[in-house]
Amino acid sequence: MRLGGRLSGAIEVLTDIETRRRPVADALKDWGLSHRFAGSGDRAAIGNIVYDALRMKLSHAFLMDDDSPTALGYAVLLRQWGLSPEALAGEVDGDRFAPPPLSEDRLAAFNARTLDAAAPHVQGDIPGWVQPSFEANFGDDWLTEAKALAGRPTLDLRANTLKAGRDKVLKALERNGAVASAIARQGIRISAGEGPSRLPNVTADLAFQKGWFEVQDEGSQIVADLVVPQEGDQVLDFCAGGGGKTLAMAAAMHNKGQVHAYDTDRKRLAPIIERLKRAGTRNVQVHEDLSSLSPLAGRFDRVLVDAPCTGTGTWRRRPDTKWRLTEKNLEERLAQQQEALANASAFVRPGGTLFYVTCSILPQENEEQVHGFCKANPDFTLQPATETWRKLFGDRTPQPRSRDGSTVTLTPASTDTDGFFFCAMTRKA
Ligand SMILES: C[S@@+](CC[C@H](N)C(=O)[O-])C[C@H]1O[C@@H](n2cnc3c(N)ncnc32)[C@H](O)[C@@H]1O
Repeated sequence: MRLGGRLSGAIEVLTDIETRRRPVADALKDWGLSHRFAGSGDRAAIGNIVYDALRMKLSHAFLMDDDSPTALGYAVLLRQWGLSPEALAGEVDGDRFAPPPLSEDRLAAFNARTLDAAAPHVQGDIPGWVQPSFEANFGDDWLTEAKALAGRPTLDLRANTLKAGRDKVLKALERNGAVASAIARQGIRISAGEGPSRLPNVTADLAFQKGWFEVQDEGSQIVADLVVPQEGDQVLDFCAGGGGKTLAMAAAMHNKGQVHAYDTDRKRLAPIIERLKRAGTRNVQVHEDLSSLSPLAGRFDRVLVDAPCTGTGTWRRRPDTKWRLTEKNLEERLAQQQEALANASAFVRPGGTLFYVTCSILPQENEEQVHGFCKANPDFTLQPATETWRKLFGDRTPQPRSRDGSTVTLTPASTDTDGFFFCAMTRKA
């Protein structure tokens, strides 16, 4: 397919997402099934146009004076893929699979408009109602942070030291341009690529099948590192989900001690079994029911609450969720976070530590939650997270954001990772 055909495909998918409110992955999959002639390169290019369009939906629509899927698709090629209007006209000219060329009106708007005239949240490509939270969290830097969340994410991996050291994995993935991550101790990074370029399917690699590495954003690896689990510890991963952080902590403990993985949602927890096997993990117990954990109340050295959240820190990867998020969703998450924190805290032994993590950057879900929790539970005290960071990663790595040193917030703009919040609260001995 030429670029015009790929653009048409992307416009069809964007229309499907908008009219039927479908998740991006489902809409792309369906398009692929009904266009079997499209090769993997075509699908990747179409996926890239769709995701790029959703990342910068508001600013694209403003500059084109049009929020239709066609305008968004063209804006991607002009603003994110670096094609000039002339080059783009040349690409679609004579291609019978291309969409209609950009109209005179759209082109005139694009040439005449600049983002300085747009509302600030449009410049930052975030929902307007979220802007006050960004301002509260990041002050004058909020727009820089918002814009960085509209970029393309890298592909991050974690070397599984139970099976292979980072150097060995780097060697195995050399042809993919894999390099060591800047912060996470076992992290490996493959660049996001530009335009139509395709990310390698690393899970098809033999090294993955052998359990040498996991796919995990560097931010997620870093917060698991910050728990600093020790060999012999009793650790509870209270919101274990598919086990991303369980696996990282179990490896950091060299298969010694115990990690107990629990989640209220059995479906989310299910893949953990296969992943644990592949990773060669022998120190993890999986719990589907809170009742099986009850006898261990007050016994854990470290309890991690990787809380359900709005996922605002992952907007680069899931840009459609940025536009679907509502204030009601936020309210629901806040209640779930309080419940998870309250339930999990009962498992921390005196002198042990409760860790609270989200992949959100909204202060309501982060600082406000832990300050509320510590106020209501005075036997828990916040520990200086920036100190732990420095001890673990040093001063020369990119530094996260922190208001007062007691908590840290990772962001694409500060640490070049997904957005994550982390803090540790120690229970009185
Ligand atoms: C951010 S996800 C966890 C991701 C996982 N830790 C990882 O690294 O792959 C949050 C999880 O919390 C679970 N959850 C929500 N409320 C909970 C509660 N009250 N107790 C335990 N788990 C809960 C959800 O089912 C969801 O899987």
